Amino acid sequence: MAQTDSPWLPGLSESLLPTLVVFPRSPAGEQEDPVDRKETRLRVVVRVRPLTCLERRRGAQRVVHCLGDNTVYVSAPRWTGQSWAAFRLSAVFDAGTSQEGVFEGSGMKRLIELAANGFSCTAFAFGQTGSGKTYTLMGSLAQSKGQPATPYLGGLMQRAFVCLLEQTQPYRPGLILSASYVEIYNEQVRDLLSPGPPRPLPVRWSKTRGFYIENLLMVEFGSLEAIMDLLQEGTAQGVSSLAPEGGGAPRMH
Ligand SMILES: Nc1ncnc2c1ncn2[C@@H]1O[C@H](COP(=O)(O)OP(=O)(O)OP(=O)(O)O)[C@@H](O)[C@H]1O
Repeated sequence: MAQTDSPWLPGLSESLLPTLVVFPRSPAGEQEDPVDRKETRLRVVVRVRPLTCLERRRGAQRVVHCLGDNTVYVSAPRWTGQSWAAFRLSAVFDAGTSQEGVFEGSGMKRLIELAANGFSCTAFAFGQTGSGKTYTLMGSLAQSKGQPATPYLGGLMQRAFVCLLEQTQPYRPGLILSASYVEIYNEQVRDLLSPGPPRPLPVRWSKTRGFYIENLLMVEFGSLEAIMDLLQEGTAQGVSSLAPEGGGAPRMH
């Protein structure tokens, strides 16, 4: 929502990023999370990014405010007829929050802990083009292809890898870690780690596996360097990063 008005919130000139959704699910599919039964299975957090230089030059005004109470206040949304609207979330990060702050406060550590204990977990970023999904997930990686990422700018993915490797260290080499990297673009699923140009793969369903992507390459890794290389490699293969801006349409990573 950087340069155009939001189709949902006309006039909104500061970005909202509902970032993380956490779905811990037991391997058996039925059990509750044994670690903390009071914990909700779904966390939705918003990160508000700072106005860009271009937005400032254009005289854009802040319309999204964070007061530290896990609520975002949107001023003067014309569609409500009120002077502001409030939205309560699991966590809210204002424009000054660091990458580390988002990692610490979003529940990602807990998610990794659950994943290391065998739960199926998901984290995804959703938001309009330019709202900060890539920055939040990958930090400086996407902005400096071919160069090492600045550690303090590292996004949730890099931080999650570090955390996962630390947590699983005592169980290796017996425990094997593997990764896949796919892109869903124009309703096609593409494997970003398979050699050659990414080709569409079919999504199937079976009673035993549920939904899965057929012939998806899984690559084993044992170190931070190895998984970072895979991330870099896959990101370079992605076509969505080369696509023109989506005219303000919401996207997901
Ligand atoms: N929290 C932040 N602090 C500073 N700059 C940010 C922040 N979030 C995003 N930006 C900057 O805003 C711009 C847009 O961010 P980004 O590319 O991550 O958006 P996006 O949601 O991934 O967009 P798209 O859907 O088009 O890929 C980038 O220049 C990025 O560096």
